[in-house]
Amino acid sequence: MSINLGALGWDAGWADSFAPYGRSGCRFGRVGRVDRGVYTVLAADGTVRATAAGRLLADAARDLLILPVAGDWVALRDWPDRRTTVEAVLPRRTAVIRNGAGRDSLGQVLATNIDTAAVVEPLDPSPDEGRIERLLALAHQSGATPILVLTKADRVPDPAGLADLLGRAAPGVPVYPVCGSDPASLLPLHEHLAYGRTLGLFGASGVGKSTLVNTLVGTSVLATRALRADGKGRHTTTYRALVPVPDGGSVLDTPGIRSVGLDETADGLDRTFADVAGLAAECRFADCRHEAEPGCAVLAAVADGSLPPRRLASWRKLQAELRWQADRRGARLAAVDRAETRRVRALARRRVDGRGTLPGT
Ligand SMILES: Nc1nc2c(ncn2[C@@H]2O[C@H](COP(=O)(O)OP(=O)(O)OP(=O)(O)O)[C@@H](O)[C@H]2O)c(=O)[nH]1
Ligand SMILES: [Zn+2]
Repeated sequence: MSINLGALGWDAGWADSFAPYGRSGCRFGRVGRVDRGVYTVLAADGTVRATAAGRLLADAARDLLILPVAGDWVALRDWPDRRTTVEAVLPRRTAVIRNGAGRDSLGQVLATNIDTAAVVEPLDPSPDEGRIERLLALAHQSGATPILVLTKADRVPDPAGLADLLGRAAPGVPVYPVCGSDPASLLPLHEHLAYGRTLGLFGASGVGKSTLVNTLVGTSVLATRALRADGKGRHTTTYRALVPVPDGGSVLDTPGIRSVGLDETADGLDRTFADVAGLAAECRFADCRHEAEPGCAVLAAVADGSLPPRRLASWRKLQAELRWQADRRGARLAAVDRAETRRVRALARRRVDGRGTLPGT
């Protein structure tokens, strides 16, 4: 079955970056899902299962973030023994990257090449503003356009009022209160699903992402399961899936996010807290910590009620987290570097036959 890759976003720009691989006999496709190192790739003549080429794996030893994820455009090579390998990942236009929380401080790429990053949070049970802020920071950092989708609007008496209130945690971000199972309520989302465009969904487990995908696509492509009796969502989605939407672009579902690390090198936090950042620019001292300094515009706004104290508190908390993460990452990278350098050198010595050599290298 042939697949319309234009609908999935293939354009002249991608064709340009693919050209050298095309000359060396590769074809192209977009990664739809990843299962333990097996990539399901949507290509012009149908889906194909592929594994990473040796060269790509060797490079990944240095930086795991370069391995293919759902949303990536890749160069594929078909071998005489009917295997297909992913030779290269075309340079990403956008990427949603979660920093490792907990033990591993290495990041994880959740999705790439999406045009719109939808943060999904339910209106019932009561939405978690802190979680919305964290996810929005990732969305802002990704390079895609962030939006906020509030599901389960059918379960609360005044969804529009609640959406307005939550919009305060999302300055400048369009907010869509929806009922995931009702196609009419999802019509406003279709502007993000035009031909060639990709809408990515990010949210905790059970917030209703799969239900959104099923309704947007019109058939049941992803398993949704009944909620547990305690009201918590079950962790049902174990893979990322890129799904074409009839007469439009595509939607990319991601697994339920349990914890969200932030990328300390990007400015997503500043954009998520545009209200706080804007005020901070007006503080008397450029290095104001907004704690007790005279002429602090942030504290003044809290005092006169124009900035909710909760906003300042979450901003402080995330700032502190970023500083801690940056320290820990510095120490960890130094250690990883030494080990990986040894490993990659050993690999390179064994791979002098040049199999998997890329065009132009
Ligand atoms: N009333 C109502 N229920 C919804 C809505 N959206 C989802 N649900 C229900 O919420 C539960 C979880 O929905 P899913 O779509 O499976 O959630 P998910 O975000 O995909 O969860 P994971 O697969 O764990 O990542 C299911 O029982 C859905 O039927 C909605 O808008 N209104
Ligand atoms: Zn200040």
